[in-house]
Amino acid sequence: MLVLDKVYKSFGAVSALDGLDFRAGDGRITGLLGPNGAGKTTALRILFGLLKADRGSAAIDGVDPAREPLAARQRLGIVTDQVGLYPRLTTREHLDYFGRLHGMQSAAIARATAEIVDLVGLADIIDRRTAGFSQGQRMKVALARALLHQPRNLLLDEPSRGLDVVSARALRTALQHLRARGCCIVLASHVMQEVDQLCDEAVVIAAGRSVACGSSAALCARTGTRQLEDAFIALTGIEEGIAA
Ligand SMILES: Nc1ncnc2c1ncn2[C@@H]1O[C@H](COP(=O)(O)OP(=O)(O)OP(=O)(O)O)[C@@H](O)[C@H]1O
Repeated sequence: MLVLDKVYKSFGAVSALDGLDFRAGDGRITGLLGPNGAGKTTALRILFGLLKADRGSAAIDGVDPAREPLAARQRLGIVTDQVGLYPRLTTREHLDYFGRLHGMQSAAIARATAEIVDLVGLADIIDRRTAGFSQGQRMKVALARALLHQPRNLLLDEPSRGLDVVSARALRTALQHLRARGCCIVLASHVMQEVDQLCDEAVVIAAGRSVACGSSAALCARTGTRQLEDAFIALTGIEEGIAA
C-alpha cells in the first residue's frame, strides 16, 4: 500500500505539491491523472525517496522513504520515462547487475529472470545488447528491472509512452497479472483510454492537490459526463484535455 499524506513540495517559488493526499491499495491499479505540471512525477519521486517532502509524509507498506530509504526501496519498483540503459550490456546482464544491487543471489536472479522473460515478453531481446533498442524494448527492460526483486509496490510514470499497440497490450497484460498477485500499482498517465481500461480507480490531481478520486464510472457520475476525458476536464477546470 502506498500513501501520501498532505504532502507539500516547492522548487524555489514553484509549488509542485500543495497538500497532496492519496492512498493506493494492494491488488489494485491506481491511475494518477493530471495536466502537465500537476505534480504527478514529483509525487512518484517522493514515494521513491528521490525527493524529500517539505511537509507531510509518504509511506510504502508503512515505511517512510525519507527515514528508511533502503527499506522503502526494497518494497518498490519504479519505471520512469527516462530509461537509462548500459548499451554494452545485454538485457540479461542488466537484470543480473540490478539483482546484485538489490542483494540477490545468482540462483534467485536466474529464477526471477526466467519468470520475468515470460511476464514482460522479453524472449527475443534477453540476450541482445541494449544498444539500439527501440523505445518499446527499452521500456520492457525498465519494467523487467523494476520487477526483478519482486516488489509489492510498483510506480510507473507514463509507461506506455512510445509503445506500439502490441507492446502497450503486453504491458497491460503484465500489469493485470501483477495486480492479480496482489501488487499495488500506481500509474501516472495522460492516456485516458489506458486509465479507463486498466485502473481500478483514478486520482485526479490539479495544481498539486487531489481534486477527486474514484473509479472511472464514479468520476463520470460525479461530473455528469459519459467519458473519463470529459470528467477529467470538468474536474480539473481546464479547457483542453491531453489524452492520446
Ligand atoms: N527539479 C525541479 N526544479 C524546478 N521545478 C520543478 C522540478 N521538478 C518539478 N518542477 C515543477 O513542479 C511542477 C510539477 O512538476 P511534475 O513534473 O511533478 O508534473 P507532472 O504532473 O508530472 O507533469 P507532466 O504531466 O508534464 O509530466 C511543475 O511546475 C514543474 O515545473
